[in-house]
Amino acid sequence: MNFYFEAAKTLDRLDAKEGSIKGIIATLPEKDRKRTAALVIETLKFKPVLLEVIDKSKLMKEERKLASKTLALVLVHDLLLARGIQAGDGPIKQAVLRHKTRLHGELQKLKIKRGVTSNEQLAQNGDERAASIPRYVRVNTLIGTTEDTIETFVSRGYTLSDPFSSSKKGFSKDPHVPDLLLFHPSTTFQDDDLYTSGKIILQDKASCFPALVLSPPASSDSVVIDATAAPGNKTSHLGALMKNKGKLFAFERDKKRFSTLKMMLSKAGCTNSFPINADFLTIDPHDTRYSSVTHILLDPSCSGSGIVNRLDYLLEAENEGGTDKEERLDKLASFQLKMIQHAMRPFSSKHMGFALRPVPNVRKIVYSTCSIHATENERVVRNALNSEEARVGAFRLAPRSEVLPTWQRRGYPDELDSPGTPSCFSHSGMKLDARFTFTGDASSLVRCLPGEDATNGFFVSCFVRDNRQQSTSKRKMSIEDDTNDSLLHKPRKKKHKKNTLDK
Ligand SMILES: C[S@@+](CC[C@H](N)C(=O)[O-])C[C@H]1O[C@@H](n2cnc3c(N)ncnc32)[C@H](O)[C@@H]1O
Repeated sequence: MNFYFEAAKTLDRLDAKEGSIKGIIATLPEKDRKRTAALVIETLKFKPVLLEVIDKSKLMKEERKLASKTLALVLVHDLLLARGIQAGDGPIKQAVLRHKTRLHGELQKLKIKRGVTSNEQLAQNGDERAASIPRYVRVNTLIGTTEDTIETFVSRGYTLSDPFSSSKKGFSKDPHVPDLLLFHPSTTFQDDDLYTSGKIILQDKASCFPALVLSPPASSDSVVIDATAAPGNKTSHLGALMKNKGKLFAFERDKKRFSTLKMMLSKAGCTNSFPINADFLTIDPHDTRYSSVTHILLDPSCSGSGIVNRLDYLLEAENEGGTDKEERLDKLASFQLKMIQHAMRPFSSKHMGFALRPVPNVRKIVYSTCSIHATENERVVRNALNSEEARVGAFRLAPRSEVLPTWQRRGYPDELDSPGTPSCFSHSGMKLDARFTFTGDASSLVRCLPGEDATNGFFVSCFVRDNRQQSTSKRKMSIEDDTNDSLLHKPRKKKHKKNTLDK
């Protein structure tokens, strides 16, 4: 019976929105994890049906021993839809069995009402768009080469063919992402030794874009931050692009996800990475450890609305609607904006009592989400471009030619330009002067649409420092007392006569 208690507890945690299905299942004790996961997922697939059957049969009213409805759900699932309740006789099992005939009867009535003949037809099915997403495999070049990996697959009976060939044994090279292979969507690699040894990484194509766009140099003086790293797929991709040279700081604020991050980076052989269990927003831009950071990857928590090939659709029936959803998106957007603003602050060292007015060393920031909502994408980018941090740091959007130029689906211009979203505030709360309001070109932005692009929904933007403006601000730069700097969290009096952006 313990196994049923564990499954019921897991369903309660999902109800309480403590995490995603995959995330919560990963925290279950290893013993029985697979079995519990299967029962939880199957119960969720049939949850609306099982709830209706339980209500109609009056099981909960007549059996007071069944204090928890989620426990009833998993037991009734096994009674009606599996091989029966797999537990020794006891009062709880007996309570359910007393209603066996009525429960079966209610299930039959429901099938007739819905015009279906098999139990399977009652299941909630996943998003159909998932079926058009190939199984993407990124070769981990920190451990092996793409050529060797292709040879291994060929020796196992796979054949290199056209992308999207319908053959289950066909595979191909991705035309946009180097070292990425595409297989038939039904292919699984969970137990494959290439996967368990870290030689291949199962990563959706779109999720490979951010590291590719950031492309930090593979040199010993490269210093890079992945601000929101767990589980670590993009971090190990960065490590691979850097050829394990230089330093790669990987921040993760969640303790459990941090453990996963460390495990994934070690499995991937990412030896230039330094995982840090901390909130990126608490990192002091003056901390000398980060003074020479030049590239930052920001892939913060988002609504995940672009992900169509995971199990969380099973929870959607209970998700919030209209206003709640908008409120949640607004909250996420304001957090995402804060993260970009923090990344734009100068990561440079200060010297005894005096500081050069800090100009960020950071040259490139990639911001990405797996959301399809403009609230978390173009509008966040627009607000970031209009922030005090972007103005002082002279950040602008990198042109299309530097951001996957051959990818056709770009950002939504109306959303990048549209007025009416919150006005621009600096991190210190000062409303910005309207003269600073400007936007970028939506063709600088990358979008991916599930069902259209053979990927999950995704968004990528890339901020770079404007060299022309950077040299202007360097000319103006003077030695100042460091208490006189707005970017050290103290609002300063506006004393500039003319802003460089006015030109
Ligand atoms: C979308 S996931 C990142 C996925 C990761 N980039 C990958 O590709 O494997 C966002 C992660 O950022 C973490 N996170 C959110 N806010 C953070 C913050 N302020 N500082 C550090 N980590 C944060 C979350 O706990 C979560 O693990």
